[in-house]
This record gives sequence, C-alpha cells and structure tokens, in this order.
Amino acid sequence: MPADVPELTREREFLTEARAQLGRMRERVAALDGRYAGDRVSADVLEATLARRMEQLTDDPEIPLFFGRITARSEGGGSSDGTETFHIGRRHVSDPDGEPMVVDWRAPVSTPFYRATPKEPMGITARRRYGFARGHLTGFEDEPLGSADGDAAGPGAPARSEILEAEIERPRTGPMRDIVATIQPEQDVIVRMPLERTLVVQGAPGTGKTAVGLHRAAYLLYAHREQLTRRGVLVVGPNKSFLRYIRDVLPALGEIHARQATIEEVVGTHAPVRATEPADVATLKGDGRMAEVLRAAVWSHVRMPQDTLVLPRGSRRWRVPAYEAREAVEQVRARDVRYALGAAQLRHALAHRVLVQIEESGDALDDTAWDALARTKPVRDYAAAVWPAVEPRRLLFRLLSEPGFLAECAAGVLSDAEQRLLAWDRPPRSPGAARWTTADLVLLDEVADLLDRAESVAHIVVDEAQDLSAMMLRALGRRAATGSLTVLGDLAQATTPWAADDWADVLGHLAKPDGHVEQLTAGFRVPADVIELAARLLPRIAPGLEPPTAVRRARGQLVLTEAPLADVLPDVVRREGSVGLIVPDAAVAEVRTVLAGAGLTFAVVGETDGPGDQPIDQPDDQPGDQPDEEPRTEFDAHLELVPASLAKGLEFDHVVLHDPAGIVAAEPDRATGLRRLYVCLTRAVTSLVVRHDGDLPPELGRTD
Ligand SMILES: Nc1ncnc2c1ncn2[C@@H]1O[C@H](COP(=O)(O)OP(=O)(O)OP(=O)(O)O)[C@@H](O)[C@H]1O
Repeated sequence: MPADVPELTREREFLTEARAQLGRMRERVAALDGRYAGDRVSADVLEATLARRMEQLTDDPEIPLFFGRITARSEGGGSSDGTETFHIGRRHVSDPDGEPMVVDWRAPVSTPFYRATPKEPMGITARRRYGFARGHLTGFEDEPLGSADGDAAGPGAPARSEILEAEIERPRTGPMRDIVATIQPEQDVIVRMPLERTLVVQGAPGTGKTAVGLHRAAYLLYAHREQLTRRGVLVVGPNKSFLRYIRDVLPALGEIHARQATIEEVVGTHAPVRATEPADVATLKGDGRMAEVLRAAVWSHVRMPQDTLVLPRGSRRWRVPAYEAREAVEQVRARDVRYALGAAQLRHALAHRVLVQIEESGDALDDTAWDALARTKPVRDYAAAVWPAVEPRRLLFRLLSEPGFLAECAAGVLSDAEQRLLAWDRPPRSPGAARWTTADLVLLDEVADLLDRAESVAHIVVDEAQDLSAMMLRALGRRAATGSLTVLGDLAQATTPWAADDWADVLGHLAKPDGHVEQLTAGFRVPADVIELAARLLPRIAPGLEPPTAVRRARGQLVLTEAPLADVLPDVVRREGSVGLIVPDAAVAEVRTVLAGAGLTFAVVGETDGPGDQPIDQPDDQPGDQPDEEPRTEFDAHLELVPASLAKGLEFDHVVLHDPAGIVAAEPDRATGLRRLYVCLTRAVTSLVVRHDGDLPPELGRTD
C-alpha cells in the first residue's frame, strides 16, 4: 500500500464527514414519525418503511462505510481533469444538498468497480481499494485502468491486490460475512443478472455460491425494491443451523425483508413433521411421478351426475336434468382450472341453467340473482355430491392406507411393487393421528396446489438445491410461478438418495426449463493441498465435474494422523480462527465426552434453538429477551462439534475430521458416503487434520 500520507489523511477526513452525514440522515428519519400519516393504515405502512430505513442507515463503526472508489471520466461536471470520483459502500450516503458522498454497491455506477479490467476499463481510469481494521481506515491501494481520454491502460490482467488477498486469506470466525468489498467479476455477473432470469449456479465447494446467491438477493431487493418487498423474497437453505450461519449476511447489506426457511418450513403449513421413513420410501414419495398420482387422486372425486337437480323457488320447482348437469361438469373440467375453483364454477354453471329457465318464464331478475342461486342449498348440495370438497390430509391418508384407491390413482404410473412400498404397513386410525414425514408434507403441498393455486413470491434463492427431490423442487417452483429463482448447488455434494444428477432435470421440475446454468470455478475457501486430497473422490462421485482452482495463496496444512483425538485437539484449538470438529453423527455423544474430559469449551452445531429459528422478516421487538452473554448462534463458539450431516455449507478456519470411514459408512450406499466425505473434507480454510484408525477409504488413494 502506498504511504501517501496527505491522501490518506484526506480519505480519513472524508470518512469522518461521510459518517457525520449518515448520522444526519438517521436523525432526519428518526424525527419523522408515523403520526403525520393521514390514517391508521398508512401510519403503519409509513412506520414500517421508516423502520427499514433506520435499519439501513445503522452505522456500525466496525463496518467500513465504504470500501472502494472509482475514478470515472465525467461527461461535464467533475474535476478539472475531466474525471469524477465515487466512493462505493454498503449503502448510499448523501450530503445536505443531496449530492452522493457514498454510492450503494448495487447502483449501476458501481458496476465498473467490480468488473473493469485494464483491457476493458468500462469508462473508469482508476480503482481504489481501502484497507480497514475494526472500522479504522488503514490504507489504500490504487489500480490504474485507463486514461482520462478513453485509452485502456493496456492489455493484461488486473493488478494483484494485497487488500483483496488479505480479505480472502483472513481467518474465519463466527457466522458467514458479506463479500461486498471483493465480489469477483464472474460472481458480479451472476449477482446482477436480470430479475426475470432463473439461474442455476453450479460450483465446487467454496466457490462462493452461497455468498453470490445472498448478494444477488440483496441486489434484486435494491433494483426492484417495490416489487420485491411487496411480493416477497425467500431464501431456502438445507437446515436451521445453516440458516443461522448465513442469517447476518442480508441484514449486513441493509436488507431485512427476505424470509429464510428450510424446505420443511416452506411446506410445513399443512402439518408438523412427526416421523422419518426408510430412504426408498422417501425417494419414491419425492419422485416427480407422484404429481401424476396425486392429480389423478384429486380428480377421481368428480362424479358424473345421474340425478336431476331440483330447485324449489316460491311456488315453483326448477329442474336441471342430469344430462345438462353432466354437460356443465364436462365444460368446467375442460377449462383445466384448480379443483376448488372448478367446484365454484360448477355451482355457477348449474345456477345459470336455472336462471335461464326463470328468465324464459318471464320473471325479471336482478344482477345478484345468479350468485344467489349458486348459493342456494339445493345447488350447493348437488354440486358437492358431484364435485366434493377434498382435504389434503384426508386424501393422502386414503392413498397411503387404501391399496385399492392407490391402485386406481397410480395405474400406469407406479408399478405394483412401488405401490406396495408406498402403502403404510400399519395405517393410523385417522388423518389426525398420522405421523407425517417431510416427504408427506411435500405431497400435501402438491395436493393443496391442485386444489388452490399456491401464492407466488417474486424471487427464491435456493441453496444446496442438488439435494432436493423432484417433488420438493415442484413445491418451490410453484412458489416462484410468477417470479424467478437463483438455484445454488454442486452435484458432487449430493447426499440425499433422491438427489439430482442433472441441472436440466432440476429446472424442469421447477417449471423453469429456460433457466440457464452458470459455473463458478475459483475456490475461495479450500487450500490447494486439501483440494487435491478431496478431488481424488471426484472420479467416483461426480465424474464430469472439475475441482475448484484454489485462489488462496497458502497451500494449507494437511495432516493425516492416527493419534487419539484428545492428543490432536489441544494444538489445533490454540490457533487463531474457528475450529470445526466434524464427526460421524453417531459419534457425537462419545466425542462430546472426550471434549469435556479434555476441559475444552465447545458448542454443538444443530443444538442452538431460539432466536436463530426466527425468519428474519419477523420483527424482533424484544431485544432485551436474550441475556447479553448468551451466544446468538452456535457459530459464535471457537470450537464447534459438527455432526457430519450438518457440515454442508459451513466452513471453519481449522477442521479436524474424525473417522472418515465412519462418515462414509453411515450413509445408505458407498457413493453417497463418499459424497458426504467430500463435503466434510472441503470445509477447511487453513488447516485440515484427518484423524483415522488406519482405515482411510481407499478411494482417497495413497496419502503418504
Ligand atoms: N469474492 C470473494 N471475496 C472474498 N471471499 C469470498 C469471495 N467469494 C467467496 N468468498 C468466501 O469463500 C467462502 C466460501 O463461500 P461460500 O460458502 O459462498 O461457497 P459455496 O460455493 O457456497 O461453498 P459450499 O459448496 O461448500 O457450500 C466464504 O468464506 C466466502 O466468504
């Protein structure tokens, strides 16, 4: 970094001034209040808007207000050399005249900060990056990119940036942080893709998929603020621990209006999950063919009318003969509407036939007569007998407990053996007594959508999407029916028996066949030596996929040892940065005792409840509820004990991987076991110790 002291002083003064202006903007917002709104509803709306603004303007002194600056050729205005500068930060700050002091990283003017190269300077002549330590400006680095008269600085790659490298190499602690200061060009292209685009981001471990997906959500919320806050943004992650791990990223970017949920929570409105089931049953329930079975089951309720509808009115009785009623049913069915809407339309179609007869008899009826006729008891009863109401739980209960009904609905779709697999061994007494599984909830969600169209949000970011079944993907796809999705995943990290092995299939199940696949290849997490070890599994678990190219300078420390855990840990735990001890799920209890015996303090991933479970768009208005000293999530601990099944998506500075053979053996088949091992091996940022009992999986090859 250059020791340009006067310039550094100027930048520090600018920072102080920008902070003061941000404070002024906050005060102005705080001085406004909902009382000035005309009525109660607009007062609530205004208050909520103000609360959001306040949140955005929160100036955490530890978080740099800006992290970069670009010098752009100016068209009129600007300084005497024909350029103007823009400081780029997490949020917009303006001076009392409304002139921007810091521009939001998402504003179009900021794009060249992320993407300009000496070859394609995008209208800027220089890029500056700032170094900060605990919110204090420590230095800056300049990179010339082109001349003021429009010439490129020359061919070649962007200059090496120490600040960028320091950020990438920084020791990891606590939950996930934003990467807004160092988003790379190929990542930025994904972040700023148009809202209408559904994307799949395939990338090896640590290539920044999660980070990119969250920054894309923040970008879209900025670029389409009104539409997205009104229609909603949903972030779907693999489990609650993972959601706790990422929950601070969007708020740090000033965004609090995104719901974060697991797939179980997304479909959980129908019933609670109360049971698990064998993998083959869950896999079959997740198969896309189940959608056909459920559709047949729902529509099997419609019966062709056999009787005349008789509607007494005054002294007369009006009749709709069965053949006319059948015609009405056929016409409604041909419209291909949702089942519940079809029922309403049938009532109206029957009522219409009566209405015509009454009018032909010379009776004058007013505008409300049609509706009123449709609501009469004879019409409702007749329609309900022909087109009965369907309740999702009752329907699934019948399918899983009545082999005859299942056979009727699954004919030509599921084999006899598959039908036997689906059927409950010991059916519960009633739908209310059923112990539903996650896969059942997804089926209930499909039924609910066959009855009544699910509401769509504007955008869904779904992480670890390779692990979702076809039916789960359909549940998400319909929630983005009028919106779009950002789908993040890595086929090599698939660990569910129903996982996808092709992104085109995933897009098909999401009903977004035109979505397209982007790849990220630069690995920001895993050091080269560790990648080399993990990549030995790739030919076996995902033959077509490449390992990431490590961008970390340090090759990392990799140790394979048979020493007891109690001997390995103390040395690792003394190091700077977070430590993750990944063990087979079944070994958690035993290892917990070892850790306690060694006098080590630790948290267990997956065991934190409470605040982390709340979707972040729910106002957290009892800040005093949690004792100060209580960690907000398990990720505030220095040492974390991680069951292998919860390691996905997480990272730690130092990882001790205990019993790789046990991790592989815990899965239903070897390929899934090796993929689980691949996930666990790729959590380390700086060092990895693999502790084994001389039984390393042979697929890891020679390790000496
Ligand atoms: N441009 C970047 N600058 C600095 N750090 C980055 C950048 N991109 C990603 N990272 C860091 O790399 C690490 C891995 O990122 P992330 O968890 O998003 O990867 P991933 O592809 O989702 O990994 P996995 O497949 O294991 O879930 C994180 O610490 C993230 O902050």
